[in-house]
Amino acid sequence: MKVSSTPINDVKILEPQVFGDKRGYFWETFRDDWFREHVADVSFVQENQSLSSRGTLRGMHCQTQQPQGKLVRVISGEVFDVVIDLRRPSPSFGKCFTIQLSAKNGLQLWVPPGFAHGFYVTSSSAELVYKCTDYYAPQFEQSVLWSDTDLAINWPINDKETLKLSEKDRNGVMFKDAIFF
Ligand SMILES: Cc1cn([C@H]2C[C@H](O)[C@@H](COP(=O)(O)OP(=O)(O)O[C@H]3O[C@@H](C)C(=O)[C@@H](O)[C@H]3O)O2)c(=O)[nH]c1=O
Repeated sequence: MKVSSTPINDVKILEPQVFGDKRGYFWETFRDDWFREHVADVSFVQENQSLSSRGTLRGMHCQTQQPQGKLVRVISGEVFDVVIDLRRPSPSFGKCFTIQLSAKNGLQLWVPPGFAHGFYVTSSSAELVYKCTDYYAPQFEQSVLWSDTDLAINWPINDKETLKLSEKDRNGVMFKDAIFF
């Protein structure tokens, strides 16, 4: 596995080492010792999987208490993945980072606690798997409005009519009114 930095402090991209042969491929998707040494010294306590159809946007989510660090990867299809730094003392506070994650490129994104995270599906469907450093706590959920112009996220959306959003995400909080870390 190879790790690279991003313009946002502590957000990291992990690139797998793939062993291909006539049977197919093999790669290690996670190693606790390597992750602690090269990425972040954290423990993961929950893993999630979601399937989303084309045009789905989920985000921008965080938990204001029990904040979750997330290690995100795509196991089928492709998404435009976005994180926002909500850590007030951070030099990159309020800044976004975007990346294409796909089953094909095998990239994983490390999103530390204190970030809002979301994605938009750019293939016919996409399945995400992500590990979290804290448990789901719906009472602390916050959805920052994906389309808030303060965030200036350049979503690759062609047709707003076909956008699939949850009620919670349609009514997300504006960035200026959000709870920060
Ligand atoms: C996130 C989550 C949801 N659920 C349930 C609640 C609800 O009935 C159903 C769907 O929940 P949501 O609509 O919140 O799912 P979703 O919009 O996919 O939420 C996820 O979005 C991405 C962008 C993230 O970063 C995640 O942390 C998480 O917030 O699943 C759990 O049981 N455990 C969980 O950890």
